[in-house]
Amino acid sequence: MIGFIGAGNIGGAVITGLVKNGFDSDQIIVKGGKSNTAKDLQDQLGFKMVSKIKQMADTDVIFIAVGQTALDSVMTELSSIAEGKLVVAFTGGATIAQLKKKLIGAKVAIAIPNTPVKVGAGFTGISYSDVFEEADKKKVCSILGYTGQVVEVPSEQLGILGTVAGCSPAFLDLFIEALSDAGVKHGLNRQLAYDAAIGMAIGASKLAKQSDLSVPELKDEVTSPGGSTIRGVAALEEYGFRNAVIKAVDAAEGK
Ligand SMILES: NC(=O)C1=CN([C@@H]2O[C@H](COP(=O)(O)OP(=O)(O)OC[C@H]3O[C@@H](n4cnc5c(N)ncnc54)[C@H](O)[C@@H]3O)[C@@H](O)[C@H]2O)C=CC1
Ligand SMILES: O=C(O)[C@@H]1CCC=N1
Repeated sequence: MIGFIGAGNIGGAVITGLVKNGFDSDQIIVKGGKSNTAKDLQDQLGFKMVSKIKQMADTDVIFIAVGQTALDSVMTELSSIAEGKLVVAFTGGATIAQLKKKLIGAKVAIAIPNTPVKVGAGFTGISYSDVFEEADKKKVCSILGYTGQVVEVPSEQLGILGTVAGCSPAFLDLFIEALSDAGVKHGLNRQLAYDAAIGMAIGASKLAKQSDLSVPELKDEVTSPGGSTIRGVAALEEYGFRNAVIKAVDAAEGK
């Protein structure tokens, strides 16, 4: 059995990705917060729910998907049943040292999934505490693997990886929205403008993933000499597109 404490945006996305991609919902126990979010998700996906963390004693892996402010009280409640379990926190800003100190006898890890986990196309960075053995890592990956890629990194790189993969769906959504606005400005209807922008983002990402060419080379393939694309690229440069993206990552990183 696996447990989730918190089923909000990211907890709910991971649970949805698991169940929609074949993980047995009977093997999932969820403890939600004060809102109806977890209950609403249960109506769709059919997992078991409990009202107290101590009712999750039967689980061997627990995912903590609450925000920073709820983390301390959740860890206090979890500490009584944590021994021998694998505990993976999604909480941004949590540290392995902080989890280890509270969850004595548990093997702790921190993971930063992104919202595409919901459709099995996620990218999750994960850092394990030193007591994690290969078999433990395999167990966690075999679960999160239902939701997409899982990549282990040293804990000092988890923050930036979480920003590049975890915050950026919002950045890409802004880009898609802006592209769609531009299409509408030039006469496309809204739905067609979104279909075109989203279809392009999926296709260009798939090509970047599968092609032997590098990302700049793929850009060069689109920019015909004297053509329209290079004029658009020059305008993006004029308005500081790359710098805006780098500054967005700096801001997310608190720098
Ligand atoms: N939203 C995202 O894309 C990602 C979020 N994160 C991190 O995950 C954490 C949660 O973020 P979101 O899901 O966006 O927030 P959220 O506010 O949507 O979800 C948090 C959930 O925790 C529940 N909760 C609060 N106290 C609880 C308790 N004592 N027991 C059980 N449930 C409780 C709340 O009712 C809420 O549904 C944050 O620390 C965030 O940094 C990490 C990766 C991606
Ligand atoms: O905005 C946040 O704090 C979280 C971390 C990664 C994505 N969302």
